[in-house]
Amino acid sequence: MTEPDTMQTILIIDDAKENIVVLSRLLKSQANIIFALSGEEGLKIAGTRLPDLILLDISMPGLNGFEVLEHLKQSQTTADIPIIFITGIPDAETEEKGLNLGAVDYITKPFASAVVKARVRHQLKLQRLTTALKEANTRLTQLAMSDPLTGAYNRRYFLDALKKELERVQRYRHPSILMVFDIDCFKSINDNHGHDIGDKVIIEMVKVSTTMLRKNDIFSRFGGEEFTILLPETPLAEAAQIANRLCLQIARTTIESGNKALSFTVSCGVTQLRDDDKSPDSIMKRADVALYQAKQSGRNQVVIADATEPSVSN
Ligand SMILES: Nc1nc2c(ncn2[C@@H]2O[C@H](COP(=O)(O)OP(=O)(O)OP(=O)(O)O)[C@@H](O)[C@H]2O)c(=O)[nH]1
Repeated sequence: MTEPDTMQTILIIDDAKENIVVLSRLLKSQANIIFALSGEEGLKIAGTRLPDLILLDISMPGLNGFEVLEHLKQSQTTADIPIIFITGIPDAETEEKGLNLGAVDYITKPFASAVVKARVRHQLKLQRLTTALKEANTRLTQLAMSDPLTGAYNRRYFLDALKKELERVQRYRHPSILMVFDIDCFKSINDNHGHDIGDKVIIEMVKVSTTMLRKNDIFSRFGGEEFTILLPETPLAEAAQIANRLCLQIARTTIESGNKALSFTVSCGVTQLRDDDKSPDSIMKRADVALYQAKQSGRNQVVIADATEPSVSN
């Protein structure tokens, strides 16, 4: 969140130094002032410094103010920076053109200092609110897709990713994998060590797993002590190795409970996404059946869906 007392930055683009000097003096108590003496230089500075507001002259050699504005609006990084034209051109047609191109205001010279200050203050305030709203929106999006305890993706995000990957598999016919992990006898960890230690086990499980995965793999906390991993473009044999390595690594992990080291294990069901899978549901069901078999066969192991035997026992 932007601190309310953080100074914002205004970029003045004007080929006349004296205009820059006058505006800088006028506005220096409201914001940090940076400037450019041509449209070309202004575009470069706007792209790197991302000012909160641009005061833009219209008549300049090289790129004129309208052209500068159009370039700024075309670039994703600068498109949302508010622009006020400050110009000696007083006619309504030019003002209308500037506003239609996307300027937020149009001030003609000679101007009354107090009016410029008020209009700039107004735009800076709006910009601060817009930035705060964007940040809140980003945060909300993150919250909507992640699990609050671990920060891992949540069930909703994962099912969406699985659905998209299934579409890709059916289109491009590459092998992709779903793994479902479940912490073994987690209820007794909670019962014997307390809920806080149970939470620590979950957090550690996520940490160990995510450090072992590749950038494109998607890890989620699917439910309480159940986790899912999507491995795009991965052959089944390789996925079996990854699942076994993960089980082994988790079994070697300990967390502190009182002054004792507590270890824990996971069971895992693995399945490949198929051409004839109608929805993520059928893939999840297959992986769940494999996971159930892993639990039934003694836990701390990986079962590949449709294979008759557990792949490797740790
Ligand atoms: N500490 C903690 N416990 C949770 C959380 N979410 C779910 N649980 C607990 O996880 C336990 C899951 O227990 P069960 O479904 O019986 O499974 P289990 O004991 O792991 O047994 P198996 O899966 O058969 O090995 C329940 O006691 C839940 O209360 C959580 O966020 N934190």
